[in-house]
Formats: sequence, structure tokens, C-alpha cells
Amino acid sequence: MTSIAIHPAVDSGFRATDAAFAGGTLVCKCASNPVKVRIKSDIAHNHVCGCTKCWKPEGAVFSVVAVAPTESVEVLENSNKLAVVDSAALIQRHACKECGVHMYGPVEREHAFQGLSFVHPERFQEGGWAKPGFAAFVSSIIESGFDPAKMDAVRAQLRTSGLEPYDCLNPALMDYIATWVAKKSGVVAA
Ligand SMILES: N[C@@H](CCC(=O)N[C@@H](CSCO)C(=O)NCC(=O)O)C(=O)O
Ligand SMILES: [Zn+2]
Ligand SMILES: [Zn+2]
Repeated sequence: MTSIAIHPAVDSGFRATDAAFAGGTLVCKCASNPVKVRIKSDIAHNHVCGCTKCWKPEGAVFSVVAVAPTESVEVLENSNKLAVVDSAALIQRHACKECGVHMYGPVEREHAFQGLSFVHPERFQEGGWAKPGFAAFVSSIIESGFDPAKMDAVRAQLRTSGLEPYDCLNPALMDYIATWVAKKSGVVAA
């Protein structure tokens, strides 16, 4: 059976991870004057995402995306090349206007993820970051034109790569969001 191009970092086997990884510098794809963004802490909840909004490298069906505290994010170079993709979205994805890479996406609105920024660790110039732990928004790949008849094959391939498929986020994050909502509404004590 032909395999599906999930994402280059997944399909080629993950690079070694380093428990001591404490951030690095994200670099866009521009050959000259690349945007550089420093992440001054480790990333968390790294996952592959099939949603239509996350940036994916050429040919990939999924993105690889994680979070870091927004206070750990600092644009180092060429900030003039950055623009927000969709100012109405929860995640304010700051993309390079020339090469299209999403460099960081802070959540500023009142939400369980407020204070976190979404980043694509494959753009770290350093190795060592934690590999993705699950697959999110898998059914959403159909919204980008993926053949619905191949969804069983996609989910099987994700599982083979150690990425349990979910059609939203994983249970830990969904429980985290629901707990935040329950505390905000008062049905659970804050
Ligand atoms: N079916 C939609 C889903 C889009 C979506 O909700 N994406 C998630 C995950 S992004 C990284 O995990 C999300 O939280 N989006 C918030 C936002 O994009 O601001 C689609 O595919 O478009
Ligand atoms: Zn660029
Ligand atoms: Zn996404």
C-alpha cells in the first residue's frame, strides 16, 4: 500500500529528543533576511495537526505544532516581514509575508490557552525538541481536499507512527479546556 505524506519529520522517523531542551531559535524559509524568533523555554503538547489553519511544509498533510509560554517568545530579526494571518482567529498566527511560514501564534483572548503561543518546532535551527505525541483534528484534513475514502489508511498510518488520532485535541487537552470552562461558569469551584 502506498504511504501517505503525513509530515517529513514523522515520515523520516523523528530526530533524537533531548530531555534538557530549553528552547531555541525558529527560522523561516527565506534565503535572505529570514525572520528569527527566539523561544526561551521548552515546548509542550507537541502534536501533528490536520486543521486547515496550521502551517504545513510543502506536500505534508499535517502540521507539527506545539505550545510555549508567550512570555518566552521574542522576535529577534526581521519582524517587519511578519503579518497576522487571521486577526479573528483564537490563535494569532504571525506568518512571514515572503515565505509563508507561521512563526508564532499567541492566544491573547480569554481562553484556557491564554498566555500560550503555538509554534512549529521543525523551524528550530536546533534539534532536541520533544517529538509529537498525538494527532489532532484528523478529520479536518478532508476540509483541505484529502480523499475521505483514505481516512482509515491515514489513521492506521498515524498509529503506526505512534500518533494516536483524534478529531479534536487529545483527551488531556480537551479535559483541560472543559475544566477551564466549568470553572469560569461556576459549575466547578475555581
Ligand atoms: N475543522 C477546522 C478546525 C480548526 C481548529 O479548530 N484548529 C484548532 C487546532 S490548531 C493546533 O492544534 C484550533 O484550536 N484552532 C484555533 C485557531 O485556529 O485559532 C479546520 O480545519 O479549519
Ligand atoms: Zn520568510
Ligand atoms: Zn491546527
